[in-house]
Amino acid sequence: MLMPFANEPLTDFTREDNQKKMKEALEKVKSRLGREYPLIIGGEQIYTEEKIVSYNPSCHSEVIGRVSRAHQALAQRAVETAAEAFLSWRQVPPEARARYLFKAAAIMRKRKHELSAWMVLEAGKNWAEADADTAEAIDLLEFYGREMIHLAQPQPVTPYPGEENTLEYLPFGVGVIIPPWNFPLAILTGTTVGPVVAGNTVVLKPASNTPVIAYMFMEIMQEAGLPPGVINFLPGSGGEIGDFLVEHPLVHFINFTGSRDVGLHINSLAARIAPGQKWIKRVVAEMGGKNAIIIDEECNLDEAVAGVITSAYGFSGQKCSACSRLIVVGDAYRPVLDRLTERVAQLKTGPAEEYGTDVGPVIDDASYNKIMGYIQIGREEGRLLVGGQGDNSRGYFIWPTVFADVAPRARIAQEEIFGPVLAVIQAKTFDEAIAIANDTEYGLTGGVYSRNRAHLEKARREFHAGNLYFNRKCTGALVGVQPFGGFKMSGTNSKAGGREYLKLFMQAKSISERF
Ligand SMILES: NC(=O)c1ccc[n+]([C@@H]2O[C@H](COP(=O)([O-])OP(=O)(O)OC[C@H]3O[C@@H](n4cnc5c(N)ncnc54)[C@H](O)[C@@H]3O)[C@@H](O)[C@H]2O)c1
Ligand SMILES: N[C@@H](CCC=O)C(=O)O
Repeated sequence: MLMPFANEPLTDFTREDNQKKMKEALEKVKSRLGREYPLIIGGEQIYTEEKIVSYNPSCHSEVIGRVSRAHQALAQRAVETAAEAFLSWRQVPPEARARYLFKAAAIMRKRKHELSAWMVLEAGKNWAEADADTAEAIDLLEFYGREMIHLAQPQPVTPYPGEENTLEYLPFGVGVIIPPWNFPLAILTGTTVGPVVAGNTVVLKPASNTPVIAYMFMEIMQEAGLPPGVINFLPGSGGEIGDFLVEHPLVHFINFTGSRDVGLHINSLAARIAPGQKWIKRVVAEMGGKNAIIIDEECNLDEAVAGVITSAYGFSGQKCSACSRLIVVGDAYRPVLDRLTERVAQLKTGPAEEYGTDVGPVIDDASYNKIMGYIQIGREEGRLLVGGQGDNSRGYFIWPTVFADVAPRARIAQEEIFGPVLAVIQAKTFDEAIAIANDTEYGLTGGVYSRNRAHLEKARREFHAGNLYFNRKCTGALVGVQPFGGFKMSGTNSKAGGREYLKLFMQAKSISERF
């Protein structure tokens, strides 16, 4: 009998045996850097002339791998192959589909530190962040496998005299999966295997900064025995093959996670009906955030500041869930600024592979320049308390930065920076703090530190965010525990890791027979 779902435990790196295992995994991965990887269509490995070269953001001269880059003819072949594979994959019983996921989870568990080591080197995640990414990928395999088994059971309908009535969930067909680089294993795994276990076949276009860890995922799904053509691995440029895939008439749905601009572009392309297209495409698009934590006057300020720091600077602020606005109520403002200044200055910025690094690099040159540009804007819009420096001579390092006295409508308080930059805003009252928190186009995560019951209840009702957290950090949603997805321009609220997720990739059929 299948065990009930339980979240994968995180690794305790304060233990020396675990440190040793992680160091060994890093050495093993380092001995494999610079290799070439194919794209995979219908189980066939295809090497192309053109490559996507992936670099270590902690040391940008180090090549992680060279991955074959698809062009439009290969994209066409991938879609046709997925359409062909759908004819047999949809006939595979849901329980059997789920077993591929359980097997893949078991393989990931065995390769846990190695997978995390790839992300330390390719994405610049520190050990704990990489470990959490691997654990979440395992969780998503285990969770969606069980959810599919659950959805395959007879669904409740009201009994009607003289008739048998049933409702069953059927897959759509071919989907395109477009994940981001910032959770290069967890989000890639979840957005792919959710639709797949629901009976769809997919073309997976990984993010160009992290194609090697994406290839490791493909390797694991193949080792788990997934039939050829169910997942087709197609690295390539978003502009060149992304648009082509989204517009393709055989594609039934797009499962995208990434920035607001690309998400809205995909949404508008997918809304146009291509010649020969026989359905309305479904777009699931999870996008950016400009998340706020409110620190109320009545609360433990030390705990609050610690939670804000973890939320703002974990993975260098490169999480859609990251806290990028801190709103402090009334007299708490000065003591919060003092604590922030002292503690943020103590964070260790450096290469992700060094044990003890708090803040690793940002992902690439373009991100580095964009974030440094926002820091420049911040110098005009606020008062720099800590940080503000960057160094891209070896890797893309930006020191954790705090701006105080920022106006709620300032650019650094409205636009997603996606880096280690926090804007601190003062509010006179708790009501004003809630109004400021809601005053952005995003609505992904939010947080409140308060001991005031009436304030917490007000925030429950009025703080408009898909994932709201009280007296804890606003990052690190756990699969099954805090289904993840936002409001407004943060996306379609698909709730990854939640019980509704798989239904987004299925259509319900009601069958009625009168006897
Ligand atoms: N809401 C969430 O759950 C969530 C989770 C993680 C990241 N994000 C957001 O993702 C962003 C960071 O990720 P990113 O930099 O990879 O985002 P991005 O939008 O630049 O890229 C996301 C993916 O889209 C692809 N792409 C780019 N142009 C495309 C096109 N024209 N057609 C099809 N695909 C295209 C990219 O290659 C990549 O695979 C941030 O805004 C962050 O908030 C959101
Ligand atoms: N689900 C992750 C964020 C994913 C976006 O980057 C969290 O809850 O921190």
